[in-house]
Amino acid sequence: MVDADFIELDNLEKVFDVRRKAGFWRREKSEVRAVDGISFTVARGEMVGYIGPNGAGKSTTIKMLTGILTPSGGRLRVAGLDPSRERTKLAQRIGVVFGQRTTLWWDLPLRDSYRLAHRMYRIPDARFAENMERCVELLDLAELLEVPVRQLSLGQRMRGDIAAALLHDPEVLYLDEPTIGLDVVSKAKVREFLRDLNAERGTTVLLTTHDLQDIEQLCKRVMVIDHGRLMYDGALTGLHEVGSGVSERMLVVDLERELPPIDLELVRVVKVEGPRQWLAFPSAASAAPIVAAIAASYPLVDLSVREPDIEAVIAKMYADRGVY
Ligand SMILES: Nc1ncnc2c1ncn2[C@@H]1O[C@H](COP(=O)(O)OP(=O)(O)OP(=O)(O)O)[C@@H](O)[C@H]1O
Repeated sequence: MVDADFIELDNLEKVFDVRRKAGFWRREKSEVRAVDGISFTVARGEMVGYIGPNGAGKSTTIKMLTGILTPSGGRLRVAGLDPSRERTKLAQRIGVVFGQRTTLWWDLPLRDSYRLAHRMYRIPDARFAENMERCVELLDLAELLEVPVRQLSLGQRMRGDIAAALLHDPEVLYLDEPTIGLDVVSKAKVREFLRDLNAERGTTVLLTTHDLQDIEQLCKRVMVIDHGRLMYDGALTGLHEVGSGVSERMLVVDLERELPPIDLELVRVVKVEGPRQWLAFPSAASAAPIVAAIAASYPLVDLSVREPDIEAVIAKMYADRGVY
C-alpha cells in the first residue's frame, strides 16, 4: 500500500438476498445490488465527500470499509488491511461517527464512555490524556463531561461522539451525516473541528452527508453514487460544470404575509413556505425586470438571487440519467 491508495476499492460489490411477499403464502427471492462495482482510491490525508440519494449504497459502502459487512465481490483495502478479515486490527486505525446513532453509553456521563474507549482500544495513558485534552478543548466539552449522554442536546452529543471516535488517533475517519439535525452554530463548530483535524493531523476523512454545505466547506473532491454505481468522482468545482446546463436561477422572495404562489411571466414557483416563495427563472433572463414586476404587484419585504447550487446540479445529474 502506498499513500496514494490508502483506501482502495476495486470493482466492489454487495448483493443482499431478500425475500419479498408475493401473495398470501408465497415469498419470492430477489437480489438487491446495493453496491454494484465501485472502484476508487483515496490518498492518505484526503477529505472526500461521498454523496447520493437515499438508498444509493453509501452506508453499505461504509459498512464494508469498516469490516461490518463482507463484500460479495471485488477487492477492498483500507490502510493495507482487508476490513472484513482483519476487522479487529483495522478498528485500531479507523474511527466511525454515525450522526443518527450514538456510540456513547446513553445512561453514563460522557467521561465514562471515554474511559471505556481508553480501555477498549488499549490507548496508552499519556496519549489518551493528550487526546482528551485536545478534544475537550476544541469540541468545547469541558462542561459536559459529567453529564449523562441522554441529557445532552443533539449538537453536544454529536461533538461527544466525534471525540469518542478520535481518542485512539485513527488514521481514517468515516463520518455518516455528522451534522444532521444540528443548528447553524453547532454545524459550524463541527465543520471547523474537522477541517483542523484534517489539516493538522492529516487524518483521512470520508464524509457522507445530505447537507451539501458540509461538502462545499470541507471537501475538494466529491464522489456521487447512485444505484450502487459511481456517477461522478472529481473536484467539487467540476460538479458545477456538469451543472452548467442548469438553466435556471432562483429568486427567494419574502412577502409581508402568506400569499398564493406569485403568478408572473418567466417565473415558476418552486416552493412556498409561509410568506417565503422560491421562484425559478431562466438563467439567461435578467433578474431586474422580474424583481420590479414582483415589487409592483406584491408586498415585497426582502429578496435574494441564488445561482444554481450543487443541490440543483445533482438533482439535474439524476434527472438527466432518468433516476427521478
Ligand atoms: N441488510 C440489508 N438487506 C437487504 N437490503 C439492504 C440491506 N442494507 C441495505 N439494503 C438495501 O441496499 C440499498 C442501499 O442501501 P444503503 O443503506 O447503503 O443506502 P444509503 O445510500 O446509505 O441510503 P440513505 O441515504 O438512505 O442512508 C437499498 O436499496 C437498501 O434497501
